[in-house]
Amino acid sequence: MTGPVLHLASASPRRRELIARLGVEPARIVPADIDETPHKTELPRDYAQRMAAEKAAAAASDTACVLAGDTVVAVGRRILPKAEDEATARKCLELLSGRRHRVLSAIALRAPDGTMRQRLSETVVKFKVLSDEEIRSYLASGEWDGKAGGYAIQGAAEGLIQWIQGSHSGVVGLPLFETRALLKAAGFAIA
Ligand SMILES: Cc1cn([C@H]2C[C@H](O)[C@@H](COP(=O)(O)OP(=O)(O)OP(=O)(O)O)O2)c(=O)[nH]c1=O
Repeated sequence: MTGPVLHLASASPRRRELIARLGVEPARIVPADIDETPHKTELPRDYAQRMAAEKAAAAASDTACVLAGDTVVAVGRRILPKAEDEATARKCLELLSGRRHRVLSAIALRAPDGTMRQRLSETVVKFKVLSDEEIRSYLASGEWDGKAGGYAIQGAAEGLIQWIQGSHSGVVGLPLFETRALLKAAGFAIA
């Protein structure tokens, strides 16, 4: 008997590396191109869950389960952007300096019959107070590019983070505890 087939609806190399740690190999990588504009007054957790579900739906398959994720950095009800330029990354870092924020990491698994299973991971991250020099040198690294909130915990930013409470893999983009549970519930063979 053959088990279910997995497609990963993501262009993120981090999500590919993280899923590999569960010993599950996606048969296909199918990046989903969706409109990522938050709705007016949409809460960060609702936005993350909607994005993950829309990515999974956009990559729907009649024969495979489709896994998608979405990672959002939030300060209170405010959703921080994915930093695509240095000015945006700087604004994010200035805002995150010395305070705690939340990282919402949503995953969605769409079965071939259209059933959608979802999970949400929430992590609190505390940055040290960042000096101008620390911000300058972090921006020069370019590591922030394409990252929600303008930082990457898996890189040099971890040296600026005092503590986290929650899921490290969730902050990087795919919460492995929740992902394993979803895949197991969908019949994937995971030890
Ligand atoms: C906070 C944080 C985010 N990120 C990344 C994870 C996500 O890739 C990205 C947030 O954008 P996402 O929209 O979640 O994902 P993506 O556009 O990179 O990939 P895809 O939609 O195709 O799956 O920020 C880190 O790598 N490290 C971090 O510390």
